[in-house]
Amino acid sequence: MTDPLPNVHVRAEILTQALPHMQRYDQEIVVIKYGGHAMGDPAAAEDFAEDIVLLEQSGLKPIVVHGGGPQIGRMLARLGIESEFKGGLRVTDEATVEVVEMVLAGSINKQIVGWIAAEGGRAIGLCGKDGNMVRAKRALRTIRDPDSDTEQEVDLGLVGEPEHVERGVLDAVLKAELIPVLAPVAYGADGKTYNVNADTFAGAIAGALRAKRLLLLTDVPGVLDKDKNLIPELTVEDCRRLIADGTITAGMIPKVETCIYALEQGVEAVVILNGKVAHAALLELFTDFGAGTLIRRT
Ligand SMILES: Nc1ncnc2c1ncn2[C@@H]1O[C@H](COP(=O)(O)OP(=O)(O)O)[C@@H](O)[C@H]1O
Ligand SMILES: CC(=O)N[C@@H](CCC(=O)OP(=O)(O)O)C(=O)O
Repeated sequence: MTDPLPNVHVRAEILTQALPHMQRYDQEIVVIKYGGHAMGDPAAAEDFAEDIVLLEQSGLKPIVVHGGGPQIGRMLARLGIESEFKGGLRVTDEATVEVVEMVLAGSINKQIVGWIAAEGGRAIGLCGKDGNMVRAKRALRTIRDPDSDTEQEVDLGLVGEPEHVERGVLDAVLKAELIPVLAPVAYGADGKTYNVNADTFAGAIAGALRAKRLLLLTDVPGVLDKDKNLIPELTVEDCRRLIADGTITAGMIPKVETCIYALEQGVEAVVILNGKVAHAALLELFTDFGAGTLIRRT
């Protein structure tokens, strides 16, 4: 596996690089999705929070959407609740969604708000239910069965697909100069709580707000080919081919599908990159060291 980012760990050095580019994003919305795997590294988490505060102070409007798949998995295991994934999505029953909400909208959401506070920022933690921000419907998925080689419909239970984003609550938060930190839990018109994949949630937010950039921070350098080498750029068509031929699997599927959706909604550029690299978001937005996989329409 190759990671082309140079070993830049000195914050002053990054800031010197960044300063001339800061005007580029003045008042622009940038949605940054912070994955549960990337979050597992405490030093990188501190750098992440520092980046978010710096981005906000430089005049940009960051919106954080976080995941927490591994953390949910650990809590389910402690409670003796079994869990399985289909096509990168967690099959979610009533008992599971209770734990999902507790871990995502409870502990992880408040942890990130706390990290931002420790770096001198002011964040507000919300989930998709707050202010009726994200309404979801039951996600329908078909998955190819390798035995019969046919598409089969799968029941994922309380897995949600965003069907409406109410941007008013986010506009109010941004106007108050607070940094929104969002947990991917949504409400349904049926009164149920839905577990939304965090990438999908981030894409829905970025699309509804016509964000300038969507960054998906994960634990790999970007989309990798079959030999585990980084693919620096992909078109929507390339992505569909790599899913079909099995190069892109598991959690990378909802990630790439999110990128395609966000681009279709008018987001200018979408990047999948390694959130474990120190100051990954800052490097990507403000310097020429940006790495990862850039996905573009054509
Ligand atoms: N082609 C691919 N390139 C990179 N990662 C891939 C690919 N196919 C599958 N993956 C898997 O997707 C994972 C990232 O998705 P996920 O585990 O859901 O991360 P996150 O918690 O950041 O959302 C990688 O760690 C890797 O195991
Ligand atoms: C439906 C579905 O799969 N929801 C995810 C939500 C968390 C998530 O997406 O976290 P990461 O970004 O860390 O993977 C889950 O239950 O794990």
